Amino acid sequence: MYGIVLDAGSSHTTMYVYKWPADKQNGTGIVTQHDECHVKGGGISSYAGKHGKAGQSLVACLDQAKEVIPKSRHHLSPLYLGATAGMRLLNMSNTLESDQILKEVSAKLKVYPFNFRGATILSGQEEGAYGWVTVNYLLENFIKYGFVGEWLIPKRKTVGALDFGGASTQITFQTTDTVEDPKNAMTLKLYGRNYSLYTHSFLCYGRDQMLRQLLAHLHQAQGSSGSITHPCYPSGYNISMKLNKIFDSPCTKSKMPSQYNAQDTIKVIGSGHYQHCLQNMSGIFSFDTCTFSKCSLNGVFQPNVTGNFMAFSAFYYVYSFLQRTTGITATSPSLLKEAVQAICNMSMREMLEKAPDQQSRLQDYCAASVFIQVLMLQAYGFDDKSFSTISFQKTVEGTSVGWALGYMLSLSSLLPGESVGLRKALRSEVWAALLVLFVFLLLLVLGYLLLKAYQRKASSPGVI
Ligand SMILES: Nc1ncnc2c1ncn2[C@@H]1O[C@H](COP(=O)(O)OP(=O)(O)OP(=O)(O)O)[C@@H](O)[C@H]1O
Repeated sequence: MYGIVLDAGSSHTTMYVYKWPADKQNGTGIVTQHDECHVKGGGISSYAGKHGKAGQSLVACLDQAKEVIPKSRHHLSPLYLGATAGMRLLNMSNTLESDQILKEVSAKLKVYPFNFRGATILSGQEEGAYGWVTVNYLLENFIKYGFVGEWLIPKRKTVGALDFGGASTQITFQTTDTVEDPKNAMTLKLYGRNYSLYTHSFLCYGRDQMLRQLLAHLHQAQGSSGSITHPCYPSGYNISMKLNKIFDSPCTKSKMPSQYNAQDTIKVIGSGHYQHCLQNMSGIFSFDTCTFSKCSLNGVFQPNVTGNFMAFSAFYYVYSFLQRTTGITATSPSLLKEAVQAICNMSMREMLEKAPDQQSRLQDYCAASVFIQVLMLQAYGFDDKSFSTISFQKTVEGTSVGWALGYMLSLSSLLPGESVGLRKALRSEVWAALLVLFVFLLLLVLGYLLLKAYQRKASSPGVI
C-alpha cells in the first residue's frame, strides 16, 4: 500500500510517498518512506494559479509519484496536502486568499488518479503533535515492550519533538505535570495507552520569520536612517533590501515605522559581533510576564522539559552546520555557546570555504545559531543534563522526521487506539505456553507408554 503527503511549508513544499505491506498488522513500525520530491520555486502560494515554475515542479513531483507507485495501486493511495505556518499567517492576514489557494491546489490534485483526501491548514497544535507521533512511531516507542517486574508492558518512555520550521517552531513532549493552560494540553490514545502531551507552536519563531523579526527590531532600535548595522551578519557582508522584505508579514507589523514606504530601500551592514547579536536577539523574546507557575517565553506556560528529545528540520540544519564548520559537537550548553561564538566570529570567506554548498544561507547562520541558543537554553530551559539527551536528526532509518508521516498514519487509521501490539505480544506468549504444555504432555504420554511396555514385559512368563 502507498500514501502520499504534500508538506506545504512556508518556504517550500516536499512530497513524501510512504509504503507499507498490504497485510500490514497495525502496530509494527513498518510504514517507511518510499520516495521524496522537492517542489522547487517557492511556497504553496507560488504554485497555485497560473503555470509558473513552481506549478510545473508540483506537476513533476506528482508525475514522479505516478511512476514510483504501481498503476494498480494509484486509486487506493491516499493523497493529502497539509499546509503549515506560512498558510496560517496568510490565513490570518488574508483569509480569502488562503482559501482561494487551497481551492486551486485541490483542483490540481484532484486531476491525479490518487485518492485525494483534501488540502488543509494544520493548526500549530496539530503540527506539534503529528511531529511527536512521527518521532515515536519511527523509534517504535509505541510498540516496544519491556518487563516491569513480571509484567510485559509497552515501553514507557517516549521522546519529545522539537521542530524548527520556516515560520513557526514547535515543542511537544509527554509530561506528568499539570498542563496549566488547556491550549497546551493534548491526550492521545495509541496502542491502548493514553499519552498526556504538552505542546506549543510559536508562530513567527520559525527561521525565516525570526530573521525578519530581528531585522525589524534592529530597524526600530537604530532609527530609520537608511542604513542599519546588523551584528549577526558577518563583518564585510552588506546588502540593500526593500522595506517590504522586512515588514510584509504579520510577524513584524507591530514594528513597522510610521513613515512606511514598502519600496524604500535600506542598507544592512554586517558587523559580526556575538555579544551584540545575542543582546538584539533577546529583544524578540519576552521573559517579563508569566501568569502561570512557569513560562518559556512570551507568557506561554511550559512545564519542565523531561525525557529525551529529538530536534529536526532547521534545528538539524543549523546544528550540523555548526558541527562541520567549527568541528564542535555541541553536546552541552557550554559547547553549544562555544560553537555559536565561533560561527559569529567567522568571516563570510571562512564560512564559504567550509560550506560552499550553503552560499545563499551563510549570512544567516550566526543569527539562527544564537536564536537556537536563546530558545533552547533560556526559553525551553534545557540544562546540562537535559541538553545532552537531544538528538539532532533529519531522518530515522531513511524516513524524514516531520509532521507528515504522523499525519498520514493518523488520518489513514494506521495508528490503532487499541493495543494491537500488546495483543500480538500476548498472543505469542500464549503460543509459547501452549507449546511448552504440548511438549510436556507428549513427554508424559511417552513416559506412560514406556512404563506400560516395561510392566508388560516384566509380567510376561518368559522373563526371569
Ligand atoms: N538544506 C538546508 N540547509 C539549511 N537550511 C535549510 C535547508 N533546507 C531548508 N532550510 C531552512 O530551514 C527552515 C525550515 O525548513 P522547513 O522546510 O522545515 O520549514 P517549512 O516546512 O517551510 O516551515 P513551516 O513548517 O514553519 O511552514 C527554512 O527556513 C528553510 O529555508
